[in-house]
Amino acid sequence: MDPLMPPPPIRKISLDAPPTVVPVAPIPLASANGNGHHTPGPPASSAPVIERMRCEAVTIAYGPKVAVNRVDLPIRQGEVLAMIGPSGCGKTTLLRSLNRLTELTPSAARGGRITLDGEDVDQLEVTRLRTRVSMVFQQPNPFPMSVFDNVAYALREGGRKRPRKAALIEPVERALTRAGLWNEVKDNLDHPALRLSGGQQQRLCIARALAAQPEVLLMDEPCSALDPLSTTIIEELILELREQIAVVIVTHNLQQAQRVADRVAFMYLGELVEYGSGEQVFNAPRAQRTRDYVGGAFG
Ligand SMILES: Nc1ncnc2c1ncn2[C@@H]1O[C@H](COP(=O)(O)OP(=O)(O)OP(=O)(O)O)[C@@H](O)[C@H]1O
Repeated sequence: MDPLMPPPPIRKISLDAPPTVVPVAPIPLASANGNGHHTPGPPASSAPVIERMRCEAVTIAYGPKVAVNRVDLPIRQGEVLAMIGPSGCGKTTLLRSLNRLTELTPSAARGGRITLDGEDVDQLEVTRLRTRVSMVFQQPNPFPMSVFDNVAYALREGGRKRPRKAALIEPVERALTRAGLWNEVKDNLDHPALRLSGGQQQRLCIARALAAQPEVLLMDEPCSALDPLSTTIIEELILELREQIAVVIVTHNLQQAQRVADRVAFMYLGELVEYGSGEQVFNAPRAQRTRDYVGGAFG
């Protein structure tokens, strides 16, 4: 038995009856999302699809409360995976477990197995894991230091030797360029990061995450605090990034999921109810609960 698991049988705790999965006829997107507007899916990626991570029967509980219940899920490079579902269904908890951030919550216990390139993440050194599987949070969280040092921080911390500033200039520029921020900050690299706008701060946090060259980028509602223009810039960035790394995004915004996600995982009460291509989940959901959720029957 996994020593991390809480003693009572997981399935007996607090979850409602499992959702019924019924085949349904394809329904048009306009009625599926309930707003009458067709939102096209993301443009096709030309990158090969490679599985980087896998969740196998992942269960996470906070004390007796089961937040994630036996979830199996692949996470692939070349695709953007969006996790959707109503508030409290376990999206953030599952996302945070991928680089073991749930371990920072004392009451949290996890069972099941999560792998990164076939290796059990529990066997990896945790700092290295969090470099390889990097997280961007809902609220931009730049460090109280200059724009340059925010990005250089990841490079300094990642290596065994502290590189000289001259050696950092090129990788800092590359990361800021990838995050779509270079042109806006190149003349003010020594300015405090906290003086940037919210959208710029979020892109700086993405640049900081990218500087360490992660293999997987986790994004927890990365645009929820941002204006529409900043949101568009970050969505375009997500689509570019999927060519090189696996991207997982948690979002409440179904239109955003439709715009960026190649794959969608719909969660409800800790269960993974449905996983499929964005087109399938939004246009032809198999489960009644998915159909109700993407149709706007509950939120
Ligand atoms: N630190 C914690 N301690 C106890 N329970 C928690 C903790 N964090 C989350 N939970 C509970 O776990 C369940 C899943 O929460 P989680 O934040 O993962 O859901 P979510 O789908 O991301 O929700 P939201 O969309 O509102 O962010 C909820 O019932 C929540 O109350």
